Amino acid sequence: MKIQTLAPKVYVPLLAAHAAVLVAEPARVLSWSYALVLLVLLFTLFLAGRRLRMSVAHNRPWWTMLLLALAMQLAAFGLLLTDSLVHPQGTLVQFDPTFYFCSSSLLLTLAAVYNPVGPLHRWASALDAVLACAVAGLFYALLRGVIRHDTAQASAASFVMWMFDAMALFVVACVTLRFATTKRADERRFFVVLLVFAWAELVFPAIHNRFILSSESYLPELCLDLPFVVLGLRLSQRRNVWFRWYRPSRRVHLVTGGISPFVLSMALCLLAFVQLDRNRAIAFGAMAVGIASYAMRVALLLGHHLRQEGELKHLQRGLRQTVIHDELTGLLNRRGFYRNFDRAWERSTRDRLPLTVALVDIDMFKTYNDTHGHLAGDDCLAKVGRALQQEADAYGDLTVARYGGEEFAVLLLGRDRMMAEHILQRLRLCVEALRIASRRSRHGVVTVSVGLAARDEGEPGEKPALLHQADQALYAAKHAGRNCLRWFAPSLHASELDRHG
Ligand SMILES: Nc1nc2c(ncn2[C@@H]2O[C@H](COP(=O)(O)OP(=O)(O)OP(=O)(O)O)[C@@H](O)[C@H]2O)c(=O)[nH]1
Repeated sequence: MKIQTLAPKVYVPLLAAHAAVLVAEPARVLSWSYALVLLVLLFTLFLAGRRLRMSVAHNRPWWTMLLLALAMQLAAFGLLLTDSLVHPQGTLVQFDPTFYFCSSSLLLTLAAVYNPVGPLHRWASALDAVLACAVAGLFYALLRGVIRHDTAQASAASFVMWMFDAMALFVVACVTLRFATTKRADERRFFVVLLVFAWAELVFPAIHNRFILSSESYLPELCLDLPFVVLGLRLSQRRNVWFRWYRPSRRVHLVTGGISPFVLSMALCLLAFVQLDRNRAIAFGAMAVGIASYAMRVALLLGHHLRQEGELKHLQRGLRQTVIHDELTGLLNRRGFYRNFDRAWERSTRDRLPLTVALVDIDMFKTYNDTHGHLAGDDCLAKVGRALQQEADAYGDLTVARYGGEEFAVLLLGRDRMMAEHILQRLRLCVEALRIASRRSRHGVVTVSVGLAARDEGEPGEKPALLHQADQALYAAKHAGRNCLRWFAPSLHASELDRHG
């Protein structure tokens, strides 16, 4: 039989039997009642064990914690059953289940704060686990103190019940916050289960506690079964059908992630405050732990965010470099050239400085590629680029860029025509001096031709026109036999400007 159909078939008769016992009120009705709760709990434990067996390795710690929490509740109800058998009039002093209920809450809280993914989460989990242990310890100390000394008083019974409700509320807050931040699908499957169980553990026992004090009937005892029934029904479903619509947004993730340490520390401080009258040392100790761990948690998060910001800035710098640089030569690419050209143009206008643009083109590069191969061509481009940059460095802040293909561009700001021509002649010669063998070149080595165009001080002009003029001058240099330098002049004859080759 499939487990989905088996679960209701087990729970319904058990609930019916429990209801019948509570209505009929036979002798030792509480013992019967606890025995039936134990049966319901045992079956739920079986279903949880099955889920643990089926879960993937990295989810096992969570399922194990849930299983252990159920085992603690089994022990607690076992004690209640024993107590009801030994003391039919009902006193909880001898067989006190408080320790097991507190341990169960602690395990559920630990499951909510446990996060092994990444060092930040591991450290945060460890801090939260310390807080969770302190909270559970304080709950236990408070409950134990009251149960041991004042059980006879009605106010004490009411205090105990409020404390149990507060404990369940604390677990619900932790589990709900964790569920709200959980993004990974397999984690969500577990936290839906935990969320449903935590809420059922808050609501049904709270109803039970309110009614059991005021009502004559035993029927509210039925509420003790319901959290386990709800959990069992959820565990028996194979697919995650509850809360499938919910996906945490980044904002929810950040907000809830920030609130959860606050909730833990706040709970600890509140409990310490309640404990103040009973034991000052414990109370102040707990407050100190609460505040210190909150501060540590904040410092941890801040450190993480600062580290991330640093990494992001580093990446941004790298990205900017990649966007404006040419990979092969390491020079600025055309985008980088235009950026510098815009800046240089603005400065030239503002400070009335001359601006010269030179286009440097490798001669007969197609032939070089065809003769020596494309890889050798790449190598040649890289060598020429490096040589141009090194030579240009000797003259200060010149811009040297790979303008495209086998063409380079040089920007000279604040240099007159004579100086510009001198520098470009040096650049042309430095390429020739590389002596990169080119079998089919007229000179036997790789050479470059240079076209120059200048904007004189205070001349209006336009940026594209200046580039176009440098291009025309380059054509003229090619036409003049290559490995030479030409200035743009309006008198350049149209036939001279036809592209070579
Ligand atoms: N190896 C290599 N070749 C490139 C690269 N970019 C462009 N080229 C080659 O450069 C050559 C340019 O050829 P052309 O425009 O005809 O000019 P050219 O052969 O240098 O002739 P002139 O400019 O007239 O001296 C083409 O064969 C392109 O394939 C590159 O990144 N690597």
